[in-house]
Amino acid sequence: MGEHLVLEGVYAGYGDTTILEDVSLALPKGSVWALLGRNGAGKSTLLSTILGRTTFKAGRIAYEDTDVSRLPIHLRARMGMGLVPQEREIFHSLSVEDNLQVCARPGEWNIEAVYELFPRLAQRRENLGSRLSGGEQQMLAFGRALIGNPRLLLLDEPLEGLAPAVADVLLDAILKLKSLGQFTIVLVEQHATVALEVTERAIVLNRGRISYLGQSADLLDDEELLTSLVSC
Ligand SMILES: Nc1ncnc2c1ncn2[C@@H]1O[C@H](COP(=O)(O)OP(=O)(O)OP(=O)(O)O)[C@@H](O)[C@H]1O
Repeated sequence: MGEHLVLEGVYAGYGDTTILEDVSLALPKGSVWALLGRNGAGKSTLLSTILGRTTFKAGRIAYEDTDVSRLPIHLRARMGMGLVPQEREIFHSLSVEDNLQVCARPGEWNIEAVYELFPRLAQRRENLGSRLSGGEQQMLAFGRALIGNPRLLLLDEPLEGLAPAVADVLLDAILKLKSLGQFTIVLVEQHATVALEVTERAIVLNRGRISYLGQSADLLDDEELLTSLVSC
């Protein structure tokens, strides 16, 4: 299995501020990762850095064997990087269907495939983004990422603030996508045990540096270690 995404000694942040320090990772194709850490540890910054949304300072990011360290955001998206953003970033004045259409890129993930994964969105296809519940907005954010036909899927706290029943719908979707094996997935999640249960491997960040890199199951089995890494 080849490496899909490789970070070597990456330093990145915002303007003059450096947040990520010496981050090195190798994500094989089709691997599914939990990205954990306390508030402010740098999880969103790491996703943003992979996507080209931060100030890149040093190191190297290789995606599908191409050095993308200094490539603009839109070109990385075109190369198959997709994000489900924490802020959802849907268009409130567009319908569900139009929200999806504007993100579509050729590939097997078309409108019908998204509706099959989230039947709720099919029922709401004519509704404006502003008229959706929080859970429906999250499904739409997910659908917008998928319809771009990414090969790398970055999920930034997709379960945040959702009622348990809705969070389960999203979790089921993540498990379905995992079982397809066609995506490399990185899941940022505040609830460490949930994230570890649905992933194979885990990265923990502490103040912008990697403090754990290994199997999700190993971390799940070691409560003391997990607590020391992610509890406040
Ligand atoms: N746009 C920004 N400009 C400047 N600093 C930022 C920006 N976004 C985040 N930061 C800072 O970067 C650090 C890491 O934040 P980040 O959002 O990556 O952490 P996180 O692990 O995702 O936290 P959370 O779980 O709270 O979302 C924090 O100190 C934060 O204040």
